[in-house]
Amino acid sequence: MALLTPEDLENLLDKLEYNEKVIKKVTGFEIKQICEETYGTFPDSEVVGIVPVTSGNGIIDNFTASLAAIVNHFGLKGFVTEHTDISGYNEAVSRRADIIMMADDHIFIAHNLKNGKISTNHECTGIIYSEIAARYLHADSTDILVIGLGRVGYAGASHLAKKGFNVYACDPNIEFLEKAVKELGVKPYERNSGKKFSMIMEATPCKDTISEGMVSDRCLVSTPGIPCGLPENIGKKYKVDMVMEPLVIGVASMLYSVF
Ligand SMILES: NC(=O)C1=CN([C@@H]2O[C@H](COP(=O)(O)OP(=O)(O)OC[C@H]3O[C@@H](n4cnc5c(N)ncnc54)[C@H](O)[C@@H]3O)[C@@H](O)[C@H]2O)C=CC1
Ligand SMILES: NCCC[C@@H](N)C(=O)NCCCC[C@H](N)C(=O)O
Repeated sequence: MALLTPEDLENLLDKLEYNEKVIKKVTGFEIKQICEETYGTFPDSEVVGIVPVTSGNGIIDNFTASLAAIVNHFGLKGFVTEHTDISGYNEAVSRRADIIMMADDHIFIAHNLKNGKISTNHECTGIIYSEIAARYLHADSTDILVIGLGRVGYAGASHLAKKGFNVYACDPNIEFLEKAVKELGVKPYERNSGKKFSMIMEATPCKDTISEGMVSDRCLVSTPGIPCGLPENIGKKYKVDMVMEPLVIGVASMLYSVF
């Protein structure tokens, strides 16, 4: 799995401020509103304990500090435990955390100890980025393209299918594509079909996955994918709006999913 790097985490809140402006412009909503409406929840002064985890590739510089900054940005009290791993978990509970956040190399969770709700970053990222795409003010139909049907993309495609969107998808992993067709009613997208989209959700770890033949004249690319799937020249040639940010929007979605 592609892990975040300390470089990804640089200028996080500046990137968020830029993306919040784009989201407001292309959907008419603030990110908090979208989260509240998506999950039917709102914050209630929860305390969030953030536990560094040393397993696998170990601590990522600034990862837990970034989470604390994100939690505080959304009006909650967050703290990073002094201890790591199990000792850190014990410390968070002892310091009366309502929500625990922690990540190893495979799973990044938020667990609300008060109501028992638990969420993963993959699923919540897929849900929020597909929800942003689905709210595009200049959409020319309910057709939406999902590029990548892995942990994030499949969750996004599932969310869109439940909302009644006409979901097309592509992924070189035939098993993932067949699963999405069978379980979600997704339509396989053929790159040479000539079909264009005004809403695209890209969730791959590859660059330049979006080709010229995919984008309508006005198009919103909503992508958590790292690196960016939209080639610069295509973004400039067409009126493409893009929401792309490495961590904060997905973490906001996690928090709202467990309130
Ligand atoms: N911005 C954020 O908050 C977050 C970003 N991510 C990033 O999102 C991306 C996806 O994450 P996961 O779903 O966990 O990865 P994954 O590895 O589970 O799934 C990626 C999928 O993309 C497919 N793929 C690769 N090249 C493709 C192409 N050219 N066209 C269509 N599909 C293609 C793969 O076959 C795979 O099914 C990664 O870059 C990850 O770092 C993940 C979580 C949060
Ligand atoms: N964009 C959000 C998804 C993050 C995920 N791709 C990742 O890098 N996970 C590894 C996090 C490891 C954290 C580390 N164990 C620590 O606690 O510092």
